[in-house]
Amino acid sequence: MAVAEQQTVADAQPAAAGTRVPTVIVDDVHIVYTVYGAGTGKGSATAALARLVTRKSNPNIRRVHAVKGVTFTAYRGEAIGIIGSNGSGKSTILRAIAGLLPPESGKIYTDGQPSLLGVNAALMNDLTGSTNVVLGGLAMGMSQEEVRERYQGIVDFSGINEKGDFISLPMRTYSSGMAARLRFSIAAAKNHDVLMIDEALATGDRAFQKRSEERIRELRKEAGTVFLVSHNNNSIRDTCDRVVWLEKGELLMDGPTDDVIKAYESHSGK
Ligand SMILES: Nc1ncnc2c1ncn2[C@@H]1O[C@H](COP(=O)(O)OP(=O)(O)OP(=O)(O)O)[C@@H](O)[C@H]1O
Repeated sequence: MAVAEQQTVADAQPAAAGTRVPTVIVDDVHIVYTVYGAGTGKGSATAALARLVTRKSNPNIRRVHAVKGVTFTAYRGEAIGIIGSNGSGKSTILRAIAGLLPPESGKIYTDGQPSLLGVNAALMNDLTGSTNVVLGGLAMGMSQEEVRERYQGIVDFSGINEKGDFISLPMRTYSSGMAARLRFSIAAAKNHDVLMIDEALATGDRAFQKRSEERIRELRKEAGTVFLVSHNNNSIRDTCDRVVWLEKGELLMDGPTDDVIKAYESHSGK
């Protein structure tokens, strides 16, 4: 794979006074996964030697071209939904913007450190929810003082303690929805330059979804940019003003939420 092309937006576009401020520029990005052990052939030494002699590639290595030439620019204050059918490359593009996957070709410029919800706040299953709140906060760059101040707010937001004192139990005792809610609450406690949320809203119950949608709106007001990957078109409608539609790794449409979702729904027969 090529070396990561993660650069700052200022490298690409110097900000002019009074213009919209770009936070993420994705420029003709291709992302390829290399999958080892994909074939059924045996990996014997003679087979490897035969491949060297005949110059054939290893049949056990497959390449998956997950994102194909995607280009868009996100601006400060925008909430952008990313939609598309299963396997269309939505999570892959977010992971690349977060700097976790190097593009095969093309460039990604970002303003500040983008945070991918659920990855940046990787929580430890054997530790209590409470310890995870503290460690997660520190890991996101909060001071001990800030963590102390925001601790109760994070626990209340997550709703983990609504049915008893679960925050003092190890996270492995949580349902997947509870764990996702805690991850979201920790990540959302900080103001992010660029916050990326992958399906987080689909996990919580209705009350939690409402709270998270409210928090996403606040984060936008605080001048960040929010990306939301979701299969729930209502969540996207409630939260985003712009939508990028990916299909088979390609960008099919990029525009106002209503226009893109309407086209997507008639395409997928919903
Ligand atoms: N770690 C991986 N190794 C190899 N291929 C992968 C890997 N992760 C994803 N892919 C492939 O890349 C393509 C895009 O996957 P991705 O997870 O980005 O899609 P998605 O749009 O987020 O899908 P979904 O809506 O199902 O979550 C798919 O073909 C998938 O099989």
